[in-house]
Amino acid sequence: MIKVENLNHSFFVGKKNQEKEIRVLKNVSLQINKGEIATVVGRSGSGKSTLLNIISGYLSATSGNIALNEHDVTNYTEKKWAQFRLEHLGFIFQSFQLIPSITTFENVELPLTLKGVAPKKREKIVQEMLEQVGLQEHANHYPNELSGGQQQRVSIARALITNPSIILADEPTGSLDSETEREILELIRKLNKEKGITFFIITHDDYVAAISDKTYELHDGVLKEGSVFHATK
Ligand SMILES: Nc1ncnc2c1ncn2[C@@H]1O[C@H](COP(=O)(O)OP(=O)(O)OP(=O)(O)O)[C@@H](O)[C@H]1O
Repeated sequence: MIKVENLNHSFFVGKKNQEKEIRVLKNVSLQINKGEIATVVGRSGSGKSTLLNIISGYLSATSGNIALNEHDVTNYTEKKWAQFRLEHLGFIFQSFQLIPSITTFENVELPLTLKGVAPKKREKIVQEMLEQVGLQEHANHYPNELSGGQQQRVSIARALITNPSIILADEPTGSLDSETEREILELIRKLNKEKGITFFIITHDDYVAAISDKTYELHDGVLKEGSVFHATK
């Protein structure tokens, strides 16, 4: 569950004492229930990444409240956020963000190592996850030996490996051709149905919006809920 209430955010740019305020988010409220897929569309510069950064605790909002899975995270310290992310959140990025010097298996394993899971247990969990995303044949490949779609599968597997209840995704299909994009969207939908994971997805892409339960549009920092696209779910 993601609940945002009356969120405002401004950046201040320019010389000291002559800063100019840029209001990027204006009184944004939204509620995404457990197991829903929600997308946010909007032009470049409309505030999408800022919103995602605030919801994931990488940026502190100027004002407003945020609750994730019934936890009021509004005033969390860095340390509490780091712990919360490991327990509740998974991330998927347009540019995959894989570590190039380690294999598929090791990339997916990493969050479990950070969480302190024992090696034997890690191996079992990673094997199962690679099967779920159809990458068992590629466990020992390095990222540069994989196609874009395969790399995004690795990043999805890595996002899911700690069993998060919320996945935050920034343009997850932005670097993929249209056929691969559909495969990745099918995978997202499958995981959403099977595991009841809540997805919050920023996108420019109509197909992504079409698999969602809820669509929002950000326009100059103002968020509106609406059926910008027809859901075909
Ligand atoms: N660190 C920053 N300092 C100052 N201004 C910023 C900062 N980050 C973003 N902005 C400004 O805030 C506005 C919203 O940026 P944001 O990155 O959230 O937009 P976006 O909708 O994600 O765009 P895109 O689709 O191009 O990624 C833009 O005008 C941007 O220039």
